[in-house]
Amino acid sequence: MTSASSTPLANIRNFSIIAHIDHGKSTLADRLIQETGGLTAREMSEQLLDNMDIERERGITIKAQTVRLHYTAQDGETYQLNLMDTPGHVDFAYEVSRSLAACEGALLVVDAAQGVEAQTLANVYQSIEHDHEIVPVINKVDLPAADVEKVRQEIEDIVGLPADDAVLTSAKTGLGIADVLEAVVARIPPPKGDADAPLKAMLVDSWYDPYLGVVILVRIVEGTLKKGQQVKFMQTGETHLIDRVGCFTPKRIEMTELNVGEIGFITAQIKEVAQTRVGDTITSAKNGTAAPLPGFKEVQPVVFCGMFPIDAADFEKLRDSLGKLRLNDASFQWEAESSAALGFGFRCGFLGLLHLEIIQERLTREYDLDLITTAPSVVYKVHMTNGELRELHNPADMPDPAHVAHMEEPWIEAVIYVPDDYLGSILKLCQDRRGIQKNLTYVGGRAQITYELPLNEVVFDFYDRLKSISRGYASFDYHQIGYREGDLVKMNILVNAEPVDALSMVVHRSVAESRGRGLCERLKDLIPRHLFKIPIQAAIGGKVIARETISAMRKDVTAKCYGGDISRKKKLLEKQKKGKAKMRQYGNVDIPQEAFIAALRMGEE
Ligand SMILES: Nc1nc2c(ncn2[C@@H]2O[C@H](COP(=O)(O)OP(=O)(O)OP(=O)(O)O)[C@@H](O)[C@H]2O)c(=O)[nH]1
Repeated sequence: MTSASSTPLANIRNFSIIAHIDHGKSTLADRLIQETGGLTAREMSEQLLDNMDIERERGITIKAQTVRLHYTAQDGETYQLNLMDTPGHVDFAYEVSRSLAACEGALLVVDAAQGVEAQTLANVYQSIEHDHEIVPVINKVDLPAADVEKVRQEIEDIVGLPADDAVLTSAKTGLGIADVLEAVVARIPPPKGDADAPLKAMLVDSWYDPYLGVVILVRIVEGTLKKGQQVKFMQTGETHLIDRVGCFTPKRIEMTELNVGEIGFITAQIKEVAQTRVGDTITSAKNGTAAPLPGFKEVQPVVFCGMFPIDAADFEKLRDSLGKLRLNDASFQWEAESSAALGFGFRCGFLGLLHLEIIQERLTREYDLDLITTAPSVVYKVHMTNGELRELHNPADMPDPAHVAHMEEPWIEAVIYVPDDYLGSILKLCQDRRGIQKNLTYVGGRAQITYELPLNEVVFDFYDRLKSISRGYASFDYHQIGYREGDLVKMNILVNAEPVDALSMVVHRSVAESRGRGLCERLKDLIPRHLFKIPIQAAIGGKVIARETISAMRKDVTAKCYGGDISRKKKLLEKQKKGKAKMRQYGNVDIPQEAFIAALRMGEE
């Protein structure tokens, strides 16, 4: 099937789907694939676009997947539709922006019973920024609670898009699916581009495939990309020989070339995803273009933490697992690290907290590793009194304060959309996190707030707090705005007078005491009682700023089984032993694995 490559520009449509979680994005995408004959009903039994367990469980899509559909419209013409799935979380904002840059339009799917939800707005605005033509789709009209007119009004008032000609669908029953396809063809503009210009293709995404090596998703902006062609990646400067060209329908179809305006994949015997940069421009090795596409950004990890195996024997396994994960995720970095108390492990860098949690969960779940993850930290700039400038990725490496002239921390600008009812609590949350309010406006019944915030106040649990305060209605988007000087200090946590390096952190002096107190209180609940009294202290240098005490207790799990049968007793002891394995000893105190991360969740302040 190579005919696809002959589609004229006017018959190509590139689009994505914007939807709030659960409004039916995946179901609709599946229907579009089914309707256009990409797959049989049986092959459809699994939802296709979200293909990782963790993604599905969390309801988020991390890696963009694109499918090509062939649709013969009512005008008798056959169209090539490229449907692009986009990741839906702030940690992956740059990837989203590149996916959007590869499209000319979007379907905005709104649940007919739920109406417009705040989180959708940020995505719609991004799409509008890319000059997209947006087609509103009101889905789930089969539900008894569906109120199409109300939702239509919301789309006009809140989103600000005309909704008279919104397409009404039930992705569940199949109602209106043909109308969606007609609307895509009629309302979303075809791509533009010069077929005769030198090749200019945008690297939209890449992933590792065990059979094909690294697979790269590209959008051809100008020219043609052919199998067998020698190409150059302009950011890395590397040249590669293209050995496969094709698209997904969602089955993998190989072709001989990708033409201007098209989205498809290429392979070029590339071994590691790290050799590819999202947003890079691919051109021909000879007589290529001189000007790369605008908008390229080097993705840098912003959150760092240590990961240590609970069982020291797992170190090599952890190294292997990290290596495997990195094959497919170049935005995540790691290097070996050792800690006095935790032994050998790795210092890892992530795009954000969600990214960290995903990697941590995959290591635990897919690679069966028990890990201790240390407090996440941002990168600080430390100006030494001797004029030297150091980058601090790990609070444990904090130099002696006597030699520090001053420190700088990264700041972000955050835009939050929130319904009026929750505005007060969200403002308080931002104030508590040292935020500086920049702007507050109203769009429909919702407030749009712009805040400048120190990143280190956001990395722990800001997003979780925001969601729980607003019952999921607040949405949050951010970008970094550079470094600013701050009065920062290293806070140590001592358990039974032993410093627990995994819990030491850099904090602003003004919040150190309340953070220290909160942490000690939570640790008190998280660390089981021992046979002796355990003091828990937070200290800056030699000065203790908070203290809690765990009282002594004798715990004998077999006490209940007196006279009982011996095998049951053995079983309990066995169980207790296993529980121990998940503890970490500090001096003579056992700290359970969960305590490390749980203690850092700040909770109510
Ligand atoms: N009644 C009804 N249910 C629908 C319709 N479309 C989707 N659903 C159901 O709504 C739920 C969410 O649909 P999904 O397609 O998974 O939603 P999504 O937006 O992809 O959600 P995420 O993948 O979590 O972002 C599923 O249980 C679907 O079966 C519809 O038209 N009518």
